[in-house]
Amino acid sequence: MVRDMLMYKTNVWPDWCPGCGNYGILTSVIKALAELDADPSKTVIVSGIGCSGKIPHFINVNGVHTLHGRAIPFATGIKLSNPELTVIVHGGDGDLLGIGAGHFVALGRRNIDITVILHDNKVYGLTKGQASPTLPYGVRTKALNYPNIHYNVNPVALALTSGYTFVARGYAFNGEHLKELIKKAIVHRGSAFIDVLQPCVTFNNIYTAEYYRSRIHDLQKAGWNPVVERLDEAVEKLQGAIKFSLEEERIPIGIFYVNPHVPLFEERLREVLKEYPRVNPANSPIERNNAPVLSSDIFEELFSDFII
Ligand SMILES: Cc1ncc(C[n+]2csc(CCOP(=O)(O)OP(=O)(O)O)c2C)c(N)n1
Ligand code: SF4
Ligand SMILES: [Mg+2]
Repeated sequence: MVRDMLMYKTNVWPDWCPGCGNYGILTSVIKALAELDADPSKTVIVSGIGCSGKIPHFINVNGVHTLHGRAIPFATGIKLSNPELTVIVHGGDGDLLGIGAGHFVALGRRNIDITVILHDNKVYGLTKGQASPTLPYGVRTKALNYPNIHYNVNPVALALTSGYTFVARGYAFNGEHLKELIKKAIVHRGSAFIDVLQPCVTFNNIYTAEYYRSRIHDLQKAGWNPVVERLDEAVEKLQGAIKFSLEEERIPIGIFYVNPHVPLFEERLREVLKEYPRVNPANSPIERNNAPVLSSDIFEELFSDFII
């Protein structure tokens, strides 16, 4: 409990709408970090733009609130330049699967040790409720003039087929379950993805807490073992996970797929760049005026007025 409290920023108060699913996600992330005993100085939360993008402001670890759709490239740079850091990306469905979809796929293909948490509210919350890429065809939420004419992206199926080696789905108001998923995703070595079903009480009058309450069911309680224990069962496990991801009437939550056998991008990079990551780029001197200097010293010189 005390560790949970230390993870909350004390000078900023979350300003999402009362009842928003983002509060559930925030609480679960904070509890997961506290229970993992995460070192705040070695943990970074990277977000894009959206209601979801505000989350780094409310957690007492390093945070970067970046550009719409660009949280994953920022996170990739952070992780590769300092592999010691635990890096977590938060983004909305527009952020990660609309403008940022290419980066989302690229992270799965690379299998970099980063956790991605999708705030899946099926609308563009921050910009007043337009249809997001996860809103199904034909659904008319309250801000739309007519039913959605686009077909939707299935985030779990996309993550599975992009190569993410840990893929799960949680529900914002099932806090204990979501916290456990987040802990497992962070501990997993490789690109991890959690699709979090997140009610937006202001703009999404269809995918509400009531809607989810009667439909979600737990894959692990139903007996699904998502872990690829032996390499030769990877395809079979992936096929099973994809099949579950296509279920719509009853919505599966839990872990769909875990494959610990795929080498990390960092390991494959080391095969061609022999010094990496023995030489941690963020802590290695670079040259300035023919003399070695640390990038952190340059950063301090440039931004000392802004560092608090
Ligand atoms: C490059 C760019 N394009 C568009 C916008 C406008 N914009 C801000 S947030 C947003 C969508 C937010 O929806 P989502 O990513 O689902 O996040 P949510 O607010 O639902 O958490 C858009 C289109 C922007 N800020 N930057
Ligand atoms: S608009 Fe929706 S997603 Fe944004 S804070 Fe309000 S309830 Fe949450
Ligand atoms: Mg959204």
